[in-house]
Amino acid sequence: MSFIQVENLSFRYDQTRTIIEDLSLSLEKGRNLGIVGESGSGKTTLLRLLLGLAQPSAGSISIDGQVLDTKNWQFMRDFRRRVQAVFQDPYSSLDPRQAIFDIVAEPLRALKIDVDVAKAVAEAATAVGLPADAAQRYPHEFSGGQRQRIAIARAIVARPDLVLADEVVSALDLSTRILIVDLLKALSTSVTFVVVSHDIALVALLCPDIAIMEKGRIVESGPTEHVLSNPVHPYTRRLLASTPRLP
Ligand SMILES: Nc1ncnc2c1ncn2[C@@H]1O[C@H](COP(=O)(O)OP(=O)(O)OP(=O)(O)O)[C@@H](O)[C@H]1O
Repeated sequence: MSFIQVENLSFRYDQTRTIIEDLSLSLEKGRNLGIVGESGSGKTTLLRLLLGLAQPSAGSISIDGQVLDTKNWQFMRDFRRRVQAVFQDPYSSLDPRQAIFDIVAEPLRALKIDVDVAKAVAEAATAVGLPADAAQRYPHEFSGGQRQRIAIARAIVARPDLVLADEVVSALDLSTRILIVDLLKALSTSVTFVVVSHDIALVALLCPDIAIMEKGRIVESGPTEHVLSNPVHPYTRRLLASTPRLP
């Protein structure tokens, strides 16, 4: 039994166009998965489905063999603790009126997790390398890279099994990107990431497995090293050809 099992998943916003089409994948704990594809291929929609924020038109998503059921309140409470997310824009994803402590503590409070909140927030802040005095400050006092660290601290504070990371470095400059990639790599020892990106190089650094998406389907998947050194699908070849430099 896989940790996450996606079976024959389809999704459409309206009747005219299918955004995710008969998509299946599996994910094991401890093996980051990179999902790569051009703009509009359905990556963010797939993450929304994996988070339970959208309902599949067909197919299912299971976690440890239990089907994701957004109507089951008890199941969803546990699911939300286990599966967290970080999004692209470190500016809009943090509430400017909240101090960093409250931002990072939010999942613990929302999910009523019975822990020492101050201790958990301090541990998460340390794990992502935030300065010791960060907790009482506000988002506008931080750079883009530091804000992304805050968003990552919020995602890991409830000690999830899985963090879905949607284009988390694309809004950052190159040197900050490298620092955040290093951070995600370091955190990968205790949490599994699904990394959605246009950037094959980023995925190659972080993810032992890769899935290539085109038009709502996975057209190629497997161990990253293998897929990138022997791309079979023409779309994967095109993506690789349009990537200027690989590590
Ligand atoms: N709320 C919505 N209503 C209707 N169509 C939508 C909606 N959100 C996204 N789409 C469409 O679904 C398709 C897939 O979008 P999605 O954001 O999942 O792609 P993506 O691969 O993440 O793209 P990007 O890399 O640009 O973020 C796109 O054609 C988009 O226009």
